[in-house]
Amino acid sequence: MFGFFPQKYDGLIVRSATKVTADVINAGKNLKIIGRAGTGVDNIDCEAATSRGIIVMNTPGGNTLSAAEHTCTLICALSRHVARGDQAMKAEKWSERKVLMGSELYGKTLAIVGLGRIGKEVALRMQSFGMTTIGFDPLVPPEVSQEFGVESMPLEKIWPLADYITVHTPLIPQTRNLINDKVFSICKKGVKVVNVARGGIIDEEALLRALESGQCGGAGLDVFIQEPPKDFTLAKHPKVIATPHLGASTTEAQERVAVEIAEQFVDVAQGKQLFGAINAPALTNALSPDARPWVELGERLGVLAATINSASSDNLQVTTYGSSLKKAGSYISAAILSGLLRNSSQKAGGDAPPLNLVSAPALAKANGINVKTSHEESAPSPYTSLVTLTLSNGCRLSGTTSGGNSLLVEVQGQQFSAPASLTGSVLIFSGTGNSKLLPTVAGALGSAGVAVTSLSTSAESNGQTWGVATFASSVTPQCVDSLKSVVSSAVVVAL
Ligand SMILES: NC(=O)C1=CN([C@@H]2O[C@H](COP(=O)(O)OP(=O)(O)OC[C@H]3O[C@@H](n4cnc5c(N)ncnc54)[C@H](O)[C@@H]3O)[C@@H](O)[C@H]2O)C=CC1
Ligand SMILES: O=C(O)C(=O)COP(=O)(O)O
Repeated sequence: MFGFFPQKYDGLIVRSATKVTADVINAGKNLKIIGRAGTGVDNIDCEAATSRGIIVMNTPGGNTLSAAEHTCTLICALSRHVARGDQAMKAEKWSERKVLMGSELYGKTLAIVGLGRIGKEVALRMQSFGMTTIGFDPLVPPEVSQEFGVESMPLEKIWPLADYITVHTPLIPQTRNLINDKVFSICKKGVKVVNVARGGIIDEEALLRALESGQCGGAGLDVFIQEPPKDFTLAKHPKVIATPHLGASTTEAQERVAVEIAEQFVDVAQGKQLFGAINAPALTNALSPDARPWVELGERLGVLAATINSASSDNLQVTTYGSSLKKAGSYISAAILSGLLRNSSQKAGGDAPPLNLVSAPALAKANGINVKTSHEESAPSPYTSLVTLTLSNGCRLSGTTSGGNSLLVEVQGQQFSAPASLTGSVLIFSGTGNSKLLPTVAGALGSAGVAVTSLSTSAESNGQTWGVATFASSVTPQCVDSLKSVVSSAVVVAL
């Protein structure tokens, strides 16, 4: 089915025309990263990518100037009937000159809905024509838009003032059909509209009605609900100047976005930085070599937590201690979640989506697990940095790292006298009688012929002690059997 998309590829880079559906994502068994050489990611099923642990990134900004210039081009072309004038000349109809009377932009009001990167650049350019620029953006405060000469006001105030309206928002539920019959009805008669953002922000049917009635004096459209449109009625309308999604189609923009997406991929591959990712907040600070041991520790604590207390849990509290972990909460909690969910994911079999720092938070959310993180600047003595996880099922573990190794510091509030190594196959057990437990377990494992590399026990609480053993080679079920008579619980965990 996807002959064009061999499974071996790790990365995929697209423009807007390629639809990266869930089927495409699932077919890319090796896929790790999807790059959008452009701004809008509405052609990529980001949810499907996230649940498969695939990073999605774009190059916001690389095509801003081209899209802004194209918008200004359409505004100018609308004001002077450039397209119809050209059509007349090609048809050798000089007489059209009489009906193609335009109007100046000077002194007119341009309303800009969406004052982000492109909206701002459009404002700056059209101000040089002497246009008054007003606008609205829920995330851009009035004092900020004032700095680039746009007076911010609520939409209902904007509509009756505008001679031209241009939209520069993403297509989201709040912006779908933002300009509709009702809006046209309260606009000035003959208002002109421009859409170089996304088809559907201006209701296409309402636009057609407004063009027919004369309520709308003209439209410049670069984008359509369906691309390419099946129905070209709007594009063919005499008052419409239509272009086939050309906003970013300049050599400069294409070179910029191509270079940017390639550099962003290389940075991720080399573990340098994560720029432009839109679905991987946990990865933001996780790429540095310093973060790696903490990611490993988080995963191992998660696996351990799921093993020693398999009861389901709907709340995870993660606390990081120590100034070096100030920004680590999001990736350590994602790592803990990926460890916690590993067993259930393995049980789901071969088709289970891969668990990593991208997919684990989304999967946890889908499973109803709420995560809270907190940070304290100083760690409990003698540690400089520490992580504690507490689950609503009563499980509590603390760990730290040393020389790149994961160490278990505490189980259920009981501290280990010497932190226990969490590497390879680990035997975790609990029993009674602190002083005797360690030699008894060591003796039983020795009699079973198991080569133990480390053995630690925790402080005693309510007569119970926890212990962790690591081994030179893999551990057999017989080794656990050999402990049955001396401990209350014992389980081997592969970390
Ligand atoms: N035609 C083309 O070839 C191109 C189209 N685009 C599209 O242009 C649009 C804008 O791109 P940028 O300026 O780079 O994005 P941006 O993210 O910098 O700006 C979008 C702005 O819209 C605002 N916004 C969100 N909801 C809003 C609402 N309900 N009302 C008013 N404002 C709202 C946001 O707060 C944000 O400031 C996007 O849809 C993008 O996909 C971008 C490049 C080329
Ligand atoms: O960047 C965007 O959002 C665009 O719409 C540009 O699309 P394109 O990369 O030219 O297919």
